[in-house]
Amino acid sequence: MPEAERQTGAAGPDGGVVFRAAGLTKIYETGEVKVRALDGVDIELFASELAVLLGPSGSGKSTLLNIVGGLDHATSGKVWFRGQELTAMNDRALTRYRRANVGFVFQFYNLIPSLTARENVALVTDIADDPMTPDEALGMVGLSARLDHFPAELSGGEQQRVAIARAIAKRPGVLLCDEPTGALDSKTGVQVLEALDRINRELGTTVAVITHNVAIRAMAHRVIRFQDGRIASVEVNASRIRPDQIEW
Ligand SMILES: Nc1ncnc2c1ncn2[C@@H]1O[C@H](COP(=O)(O)OP(=O)(O)OP(=O)(O)O)[C@@H](O)[C@H]1O
Repeated sequence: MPEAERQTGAAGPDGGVVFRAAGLTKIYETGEVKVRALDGVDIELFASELAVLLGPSGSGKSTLLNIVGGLDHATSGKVWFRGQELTAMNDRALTRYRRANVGFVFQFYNLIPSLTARENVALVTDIADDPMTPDEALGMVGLSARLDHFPAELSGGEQQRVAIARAIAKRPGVLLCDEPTGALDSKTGVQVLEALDRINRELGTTVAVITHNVAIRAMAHRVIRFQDGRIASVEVNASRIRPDQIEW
């Protein structure tokens, strides 16, 4: 990003660097076949920004999110989280990093069917250092009236919002979302986007959202496009639209 944009905070309300990747490369080897999933990626993510990651299937978006989230190791190159080098950490240290700092949201909600919304969130709040209460976290995502519902009694969008409440209840610095609206229609998807937007604005959480839905780019501070394991472009949105103005 040009220095001038960083100084004006155009990337987000804060502008401090949360993640920095330099020459990040990931090669998957399956038998004889080598896939260069990331090919020398240099990118920064900033404090309090909402970044949307776009790009064709197989372009490396999930691989990047998994490495910055401490779920996977890079083949070469480096990644720092607030100055701590993640690529130098062993699995134990990465697990500690992840527990303390990262919330994940995936396309499928992975809720425990036999537990209510509140109990699903409590699984995390019971083991975190300074968590919100489950009721607070579910309130943030607009589910105060659904605390005692089981997943089967909730719509897809509501289940995804329970998953988001579970991810943010430990107050992570970053929330990494891989296709969070991929299984949802426009109306319920917008409610999920509203929850992510509110978390970004009110808690200052850095939010990265992978999507195939280009309409979502308009709510981001920045749009990062992937192509063939590289960053093809980074665009700063001069103005952003609210999630309820997005349709697909
Ligand atoms: N565990 C793995 N083993 C082998 N190859 C993998 C593995 N994970 C990803 N890949 C390959 O790495 C490349 C990048 O995959 P990645 O999932 O990061 O892409 P993506 O942009 O997130 O795609 P999509 O939008 O379809 O989720 C693809 O060619 C994929 O097949």
